[in-house]
Amino acid sequence: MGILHVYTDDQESRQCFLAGLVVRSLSISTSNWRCAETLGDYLAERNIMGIYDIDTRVITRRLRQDGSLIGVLSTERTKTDEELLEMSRSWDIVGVDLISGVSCKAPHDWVDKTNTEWEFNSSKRGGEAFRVIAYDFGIKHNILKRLASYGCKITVVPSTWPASETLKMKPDGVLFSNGPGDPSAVPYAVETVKEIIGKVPAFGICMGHQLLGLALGGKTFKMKFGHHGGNHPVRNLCSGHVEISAQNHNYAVDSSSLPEGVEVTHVNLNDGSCAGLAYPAQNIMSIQYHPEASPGPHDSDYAFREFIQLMKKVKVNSRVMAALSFI
Ligand SMILES: NC(=O)CC[C@H](N)C(=O)O
Repeated sequence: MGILHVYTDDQESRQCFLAGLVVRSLSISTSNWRCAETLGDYLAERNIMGIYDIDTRVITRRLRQDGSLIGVLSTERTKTDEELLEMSRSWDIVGVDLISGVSCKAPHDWVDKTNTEWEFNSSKRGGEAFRVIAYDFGIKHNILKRLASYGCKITVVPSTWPASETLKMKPDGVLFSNGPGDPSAVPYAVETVKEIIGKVPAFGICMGHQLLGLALGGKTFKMKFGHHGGNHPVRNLCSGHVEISAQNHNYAVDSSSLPEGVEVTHVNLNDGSCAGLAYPAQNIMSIQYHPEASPGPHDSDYAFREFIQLMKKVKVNSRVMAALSFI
């Protein structure tokens, strides 16, 4: 295989969970100073299949017309079309728990911040450090780095970590992470979210946002071909600002299914779908896309600041309540 830039600093999970990679063209030269190895070597070391010289515009047009389809990559040239079709039918994304295969297996602390060289938000973040439990449904490292840069002390826990254990750890806030697949296929995770919300401030990102939507009594649905890319416009209905965001999801929360009191805070401007929620009565906030980007625009980084402010507000209020109870 030819050469394409791979930056190991940019890895977003402890291992590459890719099933296969399809690209239009593979660069024959390496020109970026951060390149550590070729794409071909990176995939080969991990036993991941890759294919290039594919007319990806044709695939895009087909998906635009028919919606998401399951594809098959095979090195066995003898397979008939019927056999390939059979292989594609044997796998489905709907109703399958994909998070248990990618979540970590044991709790661990996270300390890495965004590398100072890449830190774009230099405003002072002194003061109190908040303790955050981060549920790993397939968490991207940059979510953890952004939280650490905002001064959080973080423990990452597996997707099956009991809510009771999380509450015993007395966090200031809980983060429900991004993660692959159908949110309605992981009822155990929805139950965990239900047991936590209302007791501790919560922030959901992508899969975490969808699980919060379900836990609050809403419904999710599979979109025709989802949102994938680094340039999706979203309107923040609270500030009126439009942000350009990185998105990668196939499911969405149905805004009309949400109970009273749950607010849609962000809307995807391409199709009007729900891009963010808040339930102020329980100190919950969530967004359907990636405020951590990596790669992508940084417009939505303020969401981490808002989570810190939410934890701060709840902590100050509980101190005031505790002080008042002595009077
Ligand atoms: N990035 C994500 O967390 C993906 C969310 C969800 N599992 C979906 O595909 O819709």
